[in-house]
Amino acid sequence: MRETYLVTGGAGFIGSNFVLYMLEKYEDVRIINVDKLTYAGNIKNLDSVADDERHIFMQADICDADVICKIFQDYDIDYVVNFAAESHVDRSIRTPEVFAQTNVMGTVNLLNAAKASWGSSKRAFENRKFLQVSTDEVYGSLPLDDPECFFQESTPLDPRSPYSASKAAADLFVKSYGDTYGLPINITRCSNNYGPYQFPEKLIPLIINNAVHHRALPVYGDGLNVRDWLYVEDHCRAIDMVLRKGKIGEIYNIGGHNERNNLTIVRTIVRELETVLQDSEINDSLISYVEDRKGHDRRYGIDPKKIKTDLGWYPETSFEDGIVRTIAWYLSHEDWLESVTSGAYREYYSKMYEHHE
Ligand SMILES: Cc1cn([C@H]2C[C@H](O)[C@@H](COP(=O)(O)OP(=O)(O)O[C@H]3O[C@H](C)C(=O)[C@H](O)[C@H]3O)O2)c(=O)[nH]c1=O
Repeated sequence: MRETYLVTGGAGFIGSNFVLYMLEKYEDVRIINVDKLTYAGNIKNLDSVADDERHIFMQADICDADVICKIFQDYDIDYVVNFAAESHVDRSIRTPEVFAQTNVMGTVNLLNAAKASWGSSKRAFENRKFLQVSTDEVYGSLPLDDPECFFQESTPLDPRSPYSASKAAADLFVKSYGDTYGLPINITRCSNNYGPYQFPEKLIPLIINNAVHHRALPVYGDGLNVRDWLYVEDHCRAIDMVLRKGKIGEIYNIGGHNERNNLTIVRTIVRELETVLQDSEINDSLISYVEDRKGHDRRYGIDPKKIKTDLGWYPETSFEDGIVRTIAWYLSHEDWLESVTSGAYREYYSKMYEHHE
């Protein structure tokens, strides 16, 4: 029987990759894709499935209770996969309330709709699942001097930015709906994703975009902060596995032991672009050390043992391959990059970096 997914934030970076992945992998699925189309969501990401009758796109806010309830009335939803979120840490430092609204209240609204609709149906919670897509940032920050220390699912939550606080709060609401109402839930916590369709406010696409235009490459602080990089398709595969095989109520960390500091990332991109484009103006002299992010988490590192052992997931794309593929994608999608970096983007970034360029 055809499975119906409510995917929220499915025009954003990870969400759109997930929608494309699922439609490619499974013949017999139907995806109701709800996205508010904020600055970071882009309907162009879904061009290749625009005529696919298995994909139904709706522009809506997950905070809109009427719209979300109507979707549950109109479709017999089997799975909710909640990607919709404000996700940029720097923006959360400027406007925390936007993050509380979408990430916390939006999630609570979805939980209420799922609880009410599923709870009043004949099949109730059977063969249904609410999957909350979360982040390793809820665990806080690891020290640089203990590289063998990793986040595990049991690591206490210690969010340190308004963004991670909003995601941790949402996670706790999801958990509470499992504990209190018996809602079948999973929470996944991923490390830093990269790949096609990522909005160029995040480190990797921002550096690619700036470098091809010979603009300064802003590195926060000393550039030695460490992130654990995960190719987005590996993340999508992990979510699919958790939906199918994840034990109800469990949390799964998704990361690939792929840690790099920010300077290494920037230099790797510079080398690759310099080679591919044969452009000597793209070099390390573009690197510009800028004021550090407030409360900048020093290191994220995930122990992916649980999802590997219990579900058999492992990342298939090495960072070396993934970054080359990602750079090639951005170079061959100049129109996409141009369309998302015009207008409001230019205004936001010229303000942010005006004293550095
Ligand atoms: C944009 C930018 C970033 N950085 C530094 C700051 C971080 O240490 C690192 C990555 O920053 P970015 O903003 O791309 O990502 P994180 O702050 O690590 O958070 C990301 O990964 C987690 C898992 C999520 O859950 C977030 O949603 C996602 O945005 O590069 C710079 O040095 N310069 C820059 O211009």
